[in-house]
Amino acid sequence: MERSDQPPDVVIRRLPLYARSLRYLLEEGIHSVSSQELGERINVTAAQIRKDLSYFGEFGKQGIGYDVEKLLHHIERILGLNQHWPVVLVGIGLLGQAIARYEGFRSEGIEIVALFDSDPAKIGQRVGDLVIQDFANVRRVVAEKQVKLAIIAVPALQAQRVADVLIEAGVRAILSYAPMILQVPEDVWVRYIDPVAVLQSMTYYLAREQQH
Ligand SMILES: NC(=O)c1ccc[n+]([C@@H]2O[C@H](COP(=O)([O-])OP(=O)(O)OC[C@H]3O[C@@H](n4cnc5c(N)ncnc54)[C@H](O)[C@@H]3O)[C@@H](O)[C@H]2O)c1
Repeated sequence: MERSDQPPDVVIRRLPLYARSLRYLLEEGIHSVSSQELGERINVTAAQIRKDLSYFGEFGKQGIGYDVEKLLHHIERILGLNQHWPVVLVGIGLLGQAIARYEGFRSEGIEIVALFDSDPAKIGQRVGDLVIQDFANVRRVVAEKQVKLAIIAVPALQAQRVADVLIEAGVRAILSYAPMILQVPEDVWVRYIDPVAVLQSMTYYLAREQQH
């Protein structure tokens, strides 16, 4: 979904990469960075960085560069990372288990607060700090915890059904690992992680090399 009164989605997608680079810079003890240096770290030009950031105001001074901490703080606020974002995870199979155990979300303001599956053999099992709940309870939990974000890791043919229930419950943004394009209302965001399609987009180049 893209709205005319908002910065382009490609810009929004780059902001988390800027934030991550700035965090790494701070960890390295670097407190000032030029758009050139920042750009090199994330493979975009200095001009692109300046243009991206110009959507959100004035950052940095000509010739001095950006104050890393201040810019990070601004970007975190723009991305809403100064808030806590509870997430539900649906489908606790091979992939879901790994996602549920991944520690990397929490440090970024995102916390998986509930796990759901429809398999009676899995319901009640513990994964890390959480117990797998029956997907039939998802509406209540989403409402109680005011959850707006969900991760889907169910088989492709179950994904639309699961998404429909989540959206009805109040979820507004879905990250789906299921290789299936979801139909969602205008005001719901969906992003996909599809390693097979990504690999196939590279086999194109490898196959062409072999033909030469
Ligand atoms: N495993 C991987 O490496 C990998 C990589 C990329 C994408 N994916 C995709 O991620 C998804 C999950 O893969 P997986 O390997 O973990 O599969 P899996 O079969 O191990 O797990 C799927 C889980 O979803 C649950 N489930 C099925 N229907 C459901 C429903 N209606 N409501 C709630 N839970 C339901 C199942 O009980 C199961 O626990 C698939 O769509 C797969 O194509 C997997």
